[in-house]
Amino acid sequence: MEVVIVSDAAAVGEVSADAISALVQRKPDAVLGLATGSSPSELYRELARRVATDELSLAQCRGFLLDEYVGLPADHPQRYRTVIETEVVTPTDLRSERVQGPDGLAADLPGACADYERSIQDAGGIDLQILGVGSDGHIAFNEPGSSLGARTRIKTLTDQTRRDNARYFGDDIGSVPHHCLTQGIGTILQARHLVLLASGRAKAEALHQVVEGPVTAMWPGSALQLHPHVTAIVDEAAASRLQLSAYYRDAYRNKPAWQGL
Ligand SMILES: N[C@@H]1[C@@H](O)[C@H](O)[C@@H](COP(=O)(O)O)O[C@@H]1O
Repeated sequence: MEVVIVSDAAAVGEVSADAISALVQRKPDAVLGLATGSSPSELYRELARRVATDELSLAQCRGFLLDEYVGLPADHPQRYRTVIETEVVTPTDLRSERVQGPDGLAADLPGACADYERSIQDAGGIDLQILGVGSDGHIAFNEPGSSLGARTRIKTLTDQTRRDNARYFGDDIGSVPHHCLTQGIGTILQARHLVLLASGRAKAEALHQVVEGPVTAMWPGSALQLHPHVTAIVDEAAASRLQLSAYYRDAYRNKPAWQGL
């Protein structure tokens, strides 16, 4: 796994936007895996800036969400489909009809999960998957103890994740749904390039475990170590517990220009 340590969250946004810009230049109809949460906010802001200045166009791209809450009404501002609409579709030229997420309002939720897996395959798979990491090491909504081989399915959220996410629900944990649909780790590992974003000290322990700990379902993000092309783009605070940070810095500084992210 390549670890790129940058000064702050804004720099995380810039470097990850560079990875997307390079991909879209090579492949204008790239399939992007879109994450929600605070980790990709600066990235989405930077993508919007580049689209506004004609440095980038996402018009031919497709987007697939990582996960979705079960049961939030279609017009709920925290429904992940709505969040991506607000943070990515509206401020860029990515087209709404080219973005898909698992349907958390389906009458047949297991059927919706299977349909979603098929849609990703029909699109040719995900070229670049953006990921954040939860403070307990979850990726998407694959909570500790999740199967490392699972596909999109229904999961129960932990109290820790519901507490972490209550900030988006007026600090009322009672309003945070108990269930979600999430791409499984098996689904995520099929994307061609995984870009993990982390900023802030609250992510330092999770990042250390995910990048440098043993591969274990107790830190589900550690399964990324099994993927051949992962780039973790993290700020100084998130990197503060990494044991090999001197090596990561040196490797990035001396990286041949032709290598790209
Ligand atoms: N389902 C999302 C994840 O996709 C996200 O990566 C993670 C971290 O969130 P944040 O980036 O806000 O810290 O938790 C949420 O629960």
